Amino acid sequence: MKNACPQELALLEQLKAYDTPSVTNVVATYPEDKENCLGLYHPWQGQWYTDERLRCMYPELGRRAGFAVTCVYGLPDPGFTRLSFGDLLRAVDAAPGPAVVIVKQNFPQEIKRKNGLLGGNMMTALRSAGAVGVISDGPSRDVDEVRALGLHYMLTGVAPGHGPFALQAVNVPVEVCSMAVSPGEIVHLDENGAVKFPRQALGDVALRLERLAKVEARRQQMLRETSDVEQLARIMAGLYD
Ligand SMILES: O=C([O-])CC(=O)C(=O)O
Ligand SMILES: [Mg+2]
Repeated sequence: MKNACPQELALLEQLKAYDTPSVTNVVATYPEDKENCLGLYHPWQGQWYTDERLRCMYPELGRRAGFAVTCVYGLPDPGFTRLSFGDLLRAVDAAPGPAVVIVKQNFPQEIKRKNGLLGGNMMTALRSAGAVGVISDGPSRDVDEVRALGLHYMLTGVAPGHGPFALQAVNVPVEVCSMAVSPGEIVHLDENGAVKFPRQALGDVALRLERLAKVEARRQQMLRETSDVEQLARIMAGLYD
């Protein structure tokens, strides 16, 4: 994968000025609005953002955006011992820019629920390799320890222990909490959840975010300035956009 150019890095920085729901708006939420929405996915069927199972452990961290590095963890298999955590670290290091690590937990459900998979050691190593956030469709642990690291920890919950597990795959397409991600896609995340879109769309997303933010700021200013419900209804219907 090609390293991010300075312009792409600047766009990723720019994206931090906007919340994740706004990013979903310009990516695909309103396909009929051709001016502000790119319509990249079918809004309900597209598997392009995370669902209510994903919880943000550190809402105070704000927004992050980066390139997806994916992996799959499961129960140890004596017939497949080739991969180790070092391979995930190498993949994070080889990412085109800041990495959002997507961790699929491929465990039987009863084990998955009590699998405190990631922890302070792993998260410290991932941060040093270049990660700005981790998203997993299962629990993890050491939330107190990881808090100080300043990277997003988005999980379905916490569990204090785990049994043996093994890395099954690195940089393969995965689905976590309804979001299907391929390595190298852009992932934007904050306390509302995460959304993905293709790297080539970075500029288009940034442009529309700026435009939509102006429209919404103006609309909310008008909504604050009147208590006339008919006027409120007209503003909400977009008559003054
Ligand atoms: O046992 C593990 O590998 C997970 C953990 O607690 C850590 O990374 O600190
Ligand atoms: Mg630990």
